[in-house]
Amino acid sequence: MDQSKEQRILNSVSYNAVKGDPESVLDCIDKYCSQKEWAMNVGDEKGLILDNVVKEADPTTALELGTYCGYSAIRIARLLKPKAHLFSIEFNPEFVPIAKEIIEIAGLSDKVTILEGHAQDIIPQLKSKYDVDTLDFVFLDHWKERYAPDTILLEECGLLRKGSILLADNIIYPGAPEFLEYIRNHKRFECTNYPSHLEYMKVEDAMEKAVYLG
Ligand SMILES: O=C(CSCCNC(=O)c1cc(-c2ccc(F)cc2)cc(O)c1O)c1ccc(O)c(O)c1
Ligand SMILES: [Mg+2]
Repeated sequence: MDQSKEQRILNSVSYNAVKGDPESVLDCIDKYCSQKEWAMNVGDEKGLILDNVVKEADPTTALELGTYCGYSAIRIARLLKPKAHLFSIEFNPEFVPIAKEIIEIAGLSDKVTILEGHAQDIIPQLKSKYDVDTLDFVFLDHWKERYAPDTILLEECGLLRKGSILLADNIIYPGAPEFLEYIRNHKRFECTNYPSHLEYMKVEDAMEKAVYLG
C-alpha cells in the first residue's frame, strides 16, 4: 500500500535529522514541506510567533489541540522548563503513531503526552484523569470551527486561570471567524493579532493571542 504523506515526512526525519536534536527535526520537516510536499505544520514563520508566546507564557502545564505530525509539539516542548509538560490532543489515529515517533526522534517524549481522541471528549477529563489543575498555555490548531466551542469548554471545565494564554493558528487561512468574534467580544479575554503567512506559502495568515483575565 502506498505510504501516506505523513509517513514520508517521518521517513525524511528518521533519515536526515540528528537524533535528540529538536532544531534538526524542525529544520528537516520545514525543508521537506517547503521543497517536496506541503503539509499543515505551523511552519518556521508562524513557528517563531509560537516560540515567543511560549517563552512569554513559560508554562508549567500546556495543552495543544491538533498534534498532526508533532511539529508544533516539538516547538513548544523544546522551550519547556524542567518538570513542565505538554498534553497534545489528536483525533486522527493515523497521525498519532507518526507524531509519537517524530517527537521521540527529537528526544522530547518525556515532555509530551499525546492523547488520542476529540478535544471535546478529552478536555473534560484533563483534571480527573490527567491530574491537570489549570492550563498556563493552550495552542489551538485543530478543526477551525472547534476553536470557539472548545475554548468555552476549557473555561467551563475550570481549566483557565487569570493569565492563561491561548494562541490560535490559521485565523485568516483557513480562518476561524466564530472564534475571533467570540474572544474579541468577550470581556474576559485580552486579544493580540500577529499577522503572518500560511506555512510554506505566500498566502496571508495570522495568529491570535488571547489572555484570559479570569
Ligand atoms: O487535528 C484535527 C483536525 S485536522 C487538523 C486541523 N488543521 C487544519 O485543518 C489546518 C489546515 C490548513 C490548510 C489546509 C488546506 C489549505 F489549502 C490551506 C491550509 C492549515 C493549517 O495550519 C491547519 O492547521 C483535530 C480535529 C478535532 C479534534 O478534536 C482534534 O483534537 C484535532
Ligand atoms: Mg494550523
